Amino acid sequence: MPLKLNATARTQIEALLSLISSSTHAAMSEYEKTGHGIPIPDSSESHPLDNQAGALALRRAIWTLKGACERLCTTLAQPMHTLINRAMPYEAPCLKFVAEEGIADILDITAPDGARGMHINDIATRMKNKADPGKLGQVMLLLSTRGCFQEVSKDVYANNRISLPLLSSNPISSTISLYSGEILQGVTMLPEVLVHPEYASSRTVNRSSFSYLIRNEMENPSYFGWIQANPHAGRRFQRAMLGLRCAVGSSDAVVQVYPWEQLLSPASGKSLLTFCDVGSGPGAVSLALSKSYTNNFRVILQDLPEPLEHAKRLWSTEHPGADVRFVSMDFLKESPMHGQDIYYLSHILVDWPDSDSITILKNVANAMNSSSRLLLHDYVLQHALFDQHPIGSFESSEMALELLLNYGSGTIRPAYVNLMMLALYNSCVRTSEDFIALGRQCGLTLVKIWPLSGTSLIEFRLAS
Ligand SMILES: C[S@@+](CC[C@H](N)C(=O)[O-])C[C@H]1O[C@@H](n2cnc3c(N)ncnc32)[C@H](O)[C@@H]1O
Repeated sequence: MPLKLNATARTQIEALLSLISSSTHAAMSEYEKTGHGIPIPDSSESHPLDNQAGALALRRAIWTLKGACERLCTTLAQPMHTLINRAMPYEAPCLKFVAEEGIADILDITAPDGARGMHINDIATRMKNKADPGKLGQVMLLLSTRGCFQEVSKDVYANNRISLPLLSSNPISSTISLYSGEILQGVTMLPEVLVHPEYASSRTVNRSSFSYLIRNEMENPSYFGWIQANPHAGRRFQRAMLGLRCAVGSSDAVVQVYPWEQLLSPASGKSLLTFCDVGSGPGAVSLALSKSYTNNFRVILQDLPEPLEHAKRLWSTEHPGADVRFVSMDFLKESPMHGQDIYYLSHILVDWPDSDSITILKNVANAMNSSSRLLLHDYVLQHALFDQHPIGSFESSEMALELLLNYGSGTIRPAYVNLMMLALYNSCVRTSEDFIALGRQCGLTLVKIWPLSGTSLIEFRLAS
């Protein structure tokens, strides 16, 4: 290679190393700020920051760290090894197995002699559904090699900080089980469905990869139809959403970032905001807002009847005095309650192809008045480019030289979700330009994109 190009390569590698160093120090300092120090690799306890949904500064540092580490490794490793490892995503089925069989719960039981860890024979004996200890050991070996569970001595495993969210008491265990279960099965069908004569060019929900998977189980198959017909899967989906909102820190981020105080200031003349959560599920973000502004938020949760039953139970234990109503609706067929100050749609449009999204948005727009605000809470897709700055939520201009625009693997989740949405609903994660175009077709005009951490709030008003 000519000397000049080699020098450029070296400069880029040095730049990545320096990003790794600075982001590592930034992350360590976030841990130290808590007064509980930096977690050690095989800690058996959670760090207080582990369950803090906000932790925005830590998450930003980790995006950079992961993006830079991955870019450095793929640059210096032999490509064939990078690809072979990527073709073996076997961790997900192992996670599904341990989440559903309650292995973290079994390991949480303290041994009578106080010893740390449990032999795979003992774990197998305590399982509700009996498994072969040797096979269980193969699963545990892969997971512990990737840092989830610790192999404390040969075939003896203990929980560690990474495995603790798998405890059944944590709703994230439902998210893990959902993602590594039927969703993964749907994604696995993609290679077949993407070239299937009846499915390849369709963008309707009942011609998705998941619909193909269940095509012999129901007429007009769709993922939402399937979870309605399978109450166990439906309940797990709602709990998984709770876990997900907690993991992505949506609630804290929405409470902290959007200017609620300003909307409720004396200058605004308003002391009460009416807030309609459309397709609310459990309404995790509404719950956080209602708790933060108990006397200033009048909430309406709107969803299909079954999820609202789940939401009622959650709200009655979490916030018994809340000013909240539960009103069932089908957002494909009807408008939500009219004349509310805020319409909030969290992770709704991402589930639907454009034609259905337009129906949903038009139904919401019909309910809005001239002062209503529509907040779409979704991922905003960034392309893996170096040189284009999309409108709104680009937070990394200083890194554009060293990392891809979307932080590469640092923020891989929107790209994963993009695939997941394709597999489940034939839909996609949208770019800011896509949102603007969608709004325009429904008489809505973009006001602002509020970047949260990982997701964004996309604010619209009725076009004048
Ligand atoms: C991905 S979940 C998002 C839930 C919640 N907004 C959140 O962010 O956690 C999608 C929600 O849309 C609801 N949904 C699906 N089809 C619907 C329909 N036709 N009318 C109303 N709600 C629907 C589901 O029941 C589910 O609660």
